[in-house]
Amino acid sequence: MKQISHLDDIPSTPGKFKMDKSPYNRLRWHSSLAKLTFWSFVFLALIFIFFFRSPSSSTPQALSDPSRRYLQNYSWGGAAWEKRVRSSARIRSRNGMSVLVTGAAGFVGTHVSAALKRRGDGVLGLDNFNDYYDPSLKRARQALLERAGVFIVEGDINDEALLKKLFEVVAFTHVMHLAAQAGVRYAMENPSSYVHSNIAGLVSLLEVCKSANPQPAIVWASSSSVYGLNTKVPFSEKDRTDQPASLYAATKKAGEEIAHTYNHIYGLSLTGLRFFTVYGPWGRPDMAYFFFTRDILKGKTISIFEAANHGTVARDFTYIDDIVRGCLAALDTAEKSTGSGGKKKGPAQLRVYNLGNTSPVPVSDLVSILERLLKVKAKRNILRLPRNGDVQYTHANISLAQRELGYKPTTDLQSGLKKFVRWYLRFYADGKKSGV
Ligand SMILES: O=C(O)[C@H]1O[C@H](OP(=O)(O)OP(=O)(O)OC[C@H]2O[C@@H](n3ccc(=O)[nH]c3=O)[C@H](O)[C@@H]2O)[C@H](O)[C@@H](O)[C@@H]1O
Repeated sequence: MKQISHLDDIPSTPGKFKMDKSPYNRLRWHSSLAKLTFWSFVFLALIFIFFFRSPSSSTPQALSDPSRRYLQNYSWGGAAWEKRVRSSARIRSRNGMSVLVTGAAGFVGTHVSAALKRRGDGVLGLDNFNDYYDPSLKRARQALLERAGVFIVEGDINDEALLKKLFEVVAFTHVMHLAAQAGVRYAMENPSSYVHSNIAGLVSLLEVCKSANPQPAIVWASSSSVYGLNTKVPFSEKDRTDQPASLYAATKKAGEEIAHTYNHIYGLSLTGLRFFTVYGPWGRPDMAYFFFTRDILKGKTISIFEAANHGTVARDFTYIDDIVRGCLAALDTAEKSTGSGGKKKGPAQLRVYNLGNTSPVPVSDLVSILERLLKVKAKRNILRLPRNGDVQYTHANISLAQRELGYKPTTDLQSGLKKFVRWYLRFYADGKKSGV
């Protein structure tokens, strides 16, 4: 049956419309016109509401969504800002590169940015300074980079307009993509933040990179956690990575697949680095070695995980300087992307490497080393490894990185923690900073 509606009176061909003269029909026509006007207003109002509540605005609703809480309106742009961007990214050595480092106020990001700048590469940082852990530590890292001549733009990798602007101002040769939602256990508390940064953010970055002309080569942080529940050790790049134990691991694995797609379709040169529990000065307070140090000094009990039947939980702890050398080697050996303006011109490089230390240490031994360095006995509470994303054991096979990147870790856990503890005691010495 045909539905009667006020729209039935509107001709499809306006010129052919004949006005019906009867007063009854005129009334119907007027009321239809009024309804049409009314619904047009409703429609326009909906469009208005939609645009003013879009993710790029910092409305209370957008900010109350945990996955969106960092999509604030960062202020960027303007002549002075562009000048700072250009100057920070300027290459100062022969054959140097200009690198956009995302997550530059993060642990690895700060170290990599400083190392690149030291050797004369142009470096521009990008960071959203979120509050996953104490933002004042990120600000302190920012101040450190500022002194080295590295400017960190405040913004989110999901902000494509900002990313496009950065590529308009600087023709980056490389992107070192380290911005991510890290941490294995936090994924159960705030799952959407992992999707926001590690998946949506990665796609947003790759979208801009694929359209850039020239396209940059991209090196990015994957994770040892992609090996998930594998029991065959050491972990090799050839091993399966289809049984992640945490959402964090799943988003990093998804990132590797997304990298494959962008390499395949657009000719982007992509290198994923699977980091193994990176530690050191300026580290992340959410990691065990860091908060164990803080809690041991405060006399607080620490929880040390063990597997079933008193099984050892161990990590292939890798010192930050070794990781930085691996990152720089990955950038140095990255071939150019082959596409331009969003079109692939030929096959491009696609790589994945383990960057580990190749000598796993039980977590209880890590605590013993900290006790010796801090000269304080830890209050240990042995707990069964919770099922919240942690795996029992990690151990990297690094022969591929050794062969192709010349990667060779040189710092054992004892020497690395010594440097960390020295930094920690100095950094938190004034008692004002909490180390949280
Ligand atoms: O290798 C990696 O890719 C990952 O390394 C770390 O993850 P994880 O190795 O779990 O590092 P921590 O959270 O510092 O834990 C280290 C060890 O301490 C154990 N642990 C942790 C917390 C705790 O209270 N007690 C405890 O015994 C964990 O089970 C683990 O064996 C990082 O946090 C991840 O962001 C990174 O991606």
